Amino acid sequence: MIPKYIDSVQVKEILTWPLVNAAVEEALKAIDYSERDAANSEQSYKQQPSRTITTGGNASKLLLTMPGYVGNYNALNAKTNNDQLHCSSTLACKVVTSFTNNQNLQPPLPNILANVLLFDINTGELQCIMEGTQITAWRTAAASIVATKYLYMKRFPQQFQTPIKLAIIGCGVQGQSHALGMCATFNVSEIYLWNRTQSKADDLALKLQKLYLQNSMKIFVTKTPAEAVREAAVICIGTYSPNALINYDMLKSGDVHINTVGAGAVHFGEVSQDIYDNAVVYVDSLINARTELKDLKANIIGEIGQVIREDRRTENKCLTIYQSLGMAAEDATVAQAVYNAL
Ligand SMILES: NC(=O)C1=CN([C@@H]2O[C@H](COP(=O)(O)OP(=O)(O)OC[C@H]3O[C@@H](n4cnc5c(N)ncnc54)[C@H](O)[C@@H]3O)[C@@H](O)[C@H]2O)C=CC1
Ligand SMILES: O=C([O-])C1=[NH+]CCC1
Repeated sequence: MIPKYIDSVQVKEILTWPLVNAAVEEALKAIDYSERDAANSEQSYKQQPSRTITTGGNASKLLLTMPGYVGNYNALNAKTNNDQLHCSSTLACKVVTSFTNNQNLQPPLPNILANVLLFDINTGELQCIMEGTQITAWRTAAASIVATKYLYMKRFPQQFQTPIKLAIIGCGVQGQSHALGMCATFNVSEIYLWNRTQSKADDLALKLQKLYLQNSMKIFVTKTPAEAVREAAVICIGTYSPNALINYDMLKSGDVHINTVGAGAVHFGEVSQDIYDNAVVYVDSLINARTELKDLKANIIGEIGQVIREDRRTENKCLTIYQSLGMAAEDATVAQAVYNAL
């Protein structure tokens, strides 16, 4: 079989926030293969060994391989355009590079470039190679959306309708997808944007203004990260900064939730130690956390998937962090959803 190549234009046409959020929630929710209960073979499960990270000459050039299988999960059928679910399984491997000088090229290239290989789960044949840069941007934001839903929104009687003040720290690829995904999914009343080079935050503000013209959402571009997070209940941070951009004194008191997705090789550099000291921390994958977060001094409670499965509620007046590393199962369920929709 000659595998199909699915390019970024085709991928982009399929991606919607409901589709990606649902696929990512299934990936997060699936239990680890090693904990699978033989008596309950219906439950969804995943296997995603620790990803490999190869340095391409120096630490600014990384190649990651991310294999993953998700079995017996509920997949949305994008073709029927309704909420019809069907049981699905998927086997994939994302191959992704992080070359941090790409943004300085003329013309610039994204720093993160990815392809997803999707396999036939019956024969092991390679079904397709799918451009995965968009998938990476969307699925990472979707994981933060799911984490915000379970760790923050569930604290309030209005749940997902609760109006939120949102801060975006870093308006690159991740900052943009987080802003767009959060605004498409939640009732965002105010959004505060900060970027090291202000023009990127201005561009994102314009994009949001056009999309939410009819909406009462207020959009602010701030001069400092401190101004951006001062009133924010939900903070999304995705940069390459090895030094903390926000600290505990900058945050409002009471209920605050932070999604931290970035910092490149230093996975947890962008948030200060005093925030971790005061926070309850959840991760996407404990397997990856054991290696990639081994130097993080934080109270890691567990995986977000456990919170979803057990419908656990986070305490009120509490500071939570979703520490995202990115995991193969998310890429697999999103790529499978795209493939099924074509
Ligand atoms: N957790 C996950 O699943 C994923 C994490 N990432 C990580 O997210 C981060 C952002 O990635 P992209 O948005 O694709 O990159 P990008 O290059 O598009 O955006 C990065 C932003 O960070 C800002 N920045 C860079 N260095 C900074 C510094 N020292 N101080 C302040 N701001 C700084 C830049 O101004 C830029 O706007 C990276 O650390 C990347 O490794 C990326 C993909 C998936
Ligand atoms: O999960 C992912 O795809 C990545 N995490 C960091 C760089 C790319």
